[in-house]
Amino acid sequence: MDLEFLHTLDVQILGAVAVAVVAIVIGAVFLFSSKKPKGCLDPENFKQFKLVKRVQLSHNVAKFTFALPTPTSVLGLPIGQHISCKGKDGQGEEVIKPYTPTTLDSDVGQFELVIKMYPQGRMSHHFREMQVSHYLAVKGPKGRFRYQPGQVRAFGMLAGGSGITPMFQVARAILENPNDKTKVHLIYANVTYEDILLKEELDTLAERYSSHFNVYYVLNQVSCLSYARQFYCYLFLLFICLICSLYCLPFFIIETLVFSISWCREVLEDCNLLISFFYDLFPCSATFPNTIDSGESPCLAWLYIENYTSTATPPHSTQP
Ligand SMILES: Cc1cc2nc3c(=O)[nH]c(=O)nc-3n(C[C@H](O)[C@H](O)[C@H](O)COP(=O)(O)OP(=O)(O)OC[C@H]3O[C@@H](n4cnc5c(N)ncnc54)[C@H](O)[C@@H]3O)c2cc1C
Repeated sequence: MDLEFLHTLDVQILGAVAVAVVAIVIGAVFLFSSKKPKGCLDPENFKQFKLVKRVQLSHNVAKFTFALPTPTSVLGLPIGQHISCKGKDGQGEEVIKPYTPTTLDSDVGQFELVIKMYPQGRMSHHFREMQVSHYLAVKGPKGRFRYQPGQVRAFGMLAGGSGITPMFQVARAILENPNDKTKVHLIYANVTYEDILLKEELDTLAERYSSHFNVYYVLNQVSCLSYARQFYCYLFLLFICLICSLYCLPFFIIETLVFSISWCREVLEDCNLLISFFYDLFPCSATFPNTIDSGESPCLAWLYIENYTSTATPPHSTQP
């Protein structure tokens, strides 16, 4: 009787242990799968990250890709914050400058920096010298601003030159989050067309998320090359119209004009130069409702506006 009792007790204990083990395993698996991966940054100490790719985007801008410790590691930078990078200037003196990665934590295993390098810039010297397999010392996260989804109804962003990187980071985080309905209107100013950073990436976002994102490029200098392209496109336009008139096809002139303009639009990269041409002829922002007057003389302050959505609200009437 006693033996039978002990046997029953054993079975009960074993059953309880088995249930406990299964519960622990399930709990651990749940905890592991729901836990956010730990970031690779240290706010107090500089950590070294290996440069694995360097792509020259223009004469003074390059994209640097750094590897994280493992292919599944994340940088762990909150949206809206930046990192401090340490390097050596031309005189060999230590220099520390802030930079904003253009990648998010959804880009695992690596992070990217888009850097504009100035001829006399101290940290620019360090980046100019950096080659694949070199290491960069990075500390962070830094900054007081931290974006929370749904924090505001709409963002009005104003950026110039390399100041686009923090805006790009926040805009990307908003747009790539399907639960975030925040609208983003970005005015991005540069000196020349060639200075525009991340243009392809911004254009892709504007096309993909046209109901939530508008980008307006503002330039104040047109290069000779742009003028030449503009000139030849208008010669072509004139030629088409002339042919139509010669063949007494007034009915088709408008159609041809429309076709030529749309053809020119492609050639002139999304109509930038076309708008600026008209703007030059009729220097009045009222002619083009989606243009913004930079406040300078129309002859000197060239205005380039790209508007990707026909229904877009002009940025000055956007309510933040
Ligand atoms: C939050 C934040 C994020 C940023 N993110 C990015 C980013 O992602 N990408 C990026 O490219 N930049 C970014 N920047 C800018 C970056 O931090 C540096 O300011 C930039 O790279 C220039 O640093 P530098 O040391 O090379 O130039 P500096 O040595 O500071 O010089 C800057 C310019 O001033 C000129 N200059 C310097 N001293 C003098 C002088 N005595 N007289 C006349 N001219 C002088 C230089 O010729 C150069 O053109 C960011 C800045 C901030 C605040």
